[in-house]
Amino acid sequence: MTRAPRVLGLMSGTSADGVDAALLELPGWPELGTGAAFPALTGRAPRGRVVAHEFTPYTPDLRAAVLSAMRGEAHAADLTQLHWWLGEVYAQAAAPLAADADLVATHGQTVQHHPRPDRARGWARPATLQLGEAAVLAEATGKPVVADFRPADIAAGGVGAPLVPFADWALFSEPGHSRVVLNVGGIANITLLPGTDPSGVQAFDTGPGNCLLDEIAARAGQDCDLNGALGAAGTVHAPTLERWLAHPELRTPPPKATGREVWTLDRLSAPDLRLTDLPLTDLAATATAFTARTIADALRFLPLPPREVVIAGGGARNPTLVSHLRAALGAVPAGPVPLRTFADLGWADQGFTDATREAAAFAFLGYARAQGWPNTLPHTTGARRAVSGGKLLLPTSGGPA
Ligand SMILES: Nc1ncnc2c1ncn2[C@@H]1O[C@H](COP(=O)(O)OP(=O)(O)OP(=O)(O)O)[C@@H](O)[C@H]1O
Ligand SMILES: CC(=O)N[C@H]1[C@@H]2OC[C@@H](O2)[C@@H](O)[C@@H]1O[C@H](C)C(=O)O
Repeated sequence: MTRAPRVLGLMSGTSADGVDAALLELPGWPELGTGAAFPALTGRAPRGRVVAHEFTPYTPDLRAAVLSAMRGEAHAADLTQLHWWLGEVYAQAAAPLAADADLVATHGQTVQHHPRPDRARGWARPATLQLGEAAVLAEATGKPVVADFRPADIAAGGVGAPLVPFADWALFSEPGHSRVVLNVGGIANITLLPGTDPSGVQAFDTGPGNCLLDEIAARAGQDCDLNGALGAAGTVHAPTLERWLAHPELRTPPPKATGREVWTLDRLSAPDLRLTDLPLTDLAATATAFTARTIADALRFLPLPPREVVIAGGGARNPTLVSHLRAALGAVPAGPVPLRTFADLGWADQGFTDATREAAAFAFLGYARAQGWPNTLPHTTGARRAVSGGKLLLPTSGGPA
């Protein structure tokens, strides 16, 4: 009997907190390199299992360098250093799990993402940059590596994000089940899976995830609002909440992708209200309520209300945010929508948790790339066509020594 394909996925998201490594096993999926076509999706979700997971946190100096690059402060030499530094960190993160993998897929670290030209800033063309030199990972693991997934979709006219929905569809869709899978990372994004028909999948970024809360927590000397303590201790400042909810980006229909540079206290400030005048806990409570509302309000862009929302991402570990979200989903005009976890659905038993879902998704996207299959849903990104995103590095074999 042949062994099921095994792919190691590495994800380092916009929170810039570290690297999740997830080893995804794909029983029933075609072996790599056989030239098989994409199979019909049958059976129950999830169609795969995560057999191992490791989280490698960024050191404070690496996190500071990434955040500085995101703010656009890094020069070419700094970016070059950071690119290779991240390559080393990915190689370290992959080391404990790579031996068991047929392939390694790495998202890289997004430091800039401008999927549409912005002439006011002098940017005449779309551009995106994910750092982390894949050759370092290929050399360290000796495995084929897929990296840099977003440019192919952007080159085909798409916004290059979110990409995880293709994997959500392949791994988690079920006939007759209409569900939304929600990711609350630095940014929040949703995938509507109305069943197994890919043309019905809708997906887009809803706005901030944890990024505003992280910024507020940093003022208290913390990396994040750990377990929602700051938000739970404060009172929502209603005028600020209403003002933030009027942000034009929230009214823009999908396809849309956003970035943490949009959701900063600085950009949300108004001349007549200095946010620094609010107690930090009230600011955290307001940002928590705002984040929850932007997610619940985004459901109005979907063609049908989902039967449930399944939460993943680091925000699932913030109970204050989760309770605001439950309340906001309970007040959706089309009818209350229950919030569930991967554990509620039994998917955690197969290794899918709020920490592994994105790394496992990139493992699947890398697997699809290596098979030569399209791995995007162009109607969700606005691209002209489906592409097979990701750059494939093959191990050296044969030829002159
Ligand atoms: N116990 C916790 N309490 C509060 N917040 C938490 C907790 N654990 C994680 N978080 C938040 O989750 C964030 C990390 O989430 P995650 O790893 O899903 O984000 P990401 O993948 O970097 O982002 P994105 O999906 O936007 O690319 C942390 O930066 C923090 O803000
Ligand atoms: C450009 C970029 O890195 N975007 C991320 C970010 O983090 C969440 C949201 O914004 C999403 O659009 C995307 O990541 C996920 C993994 C995706 O592509 O599905």
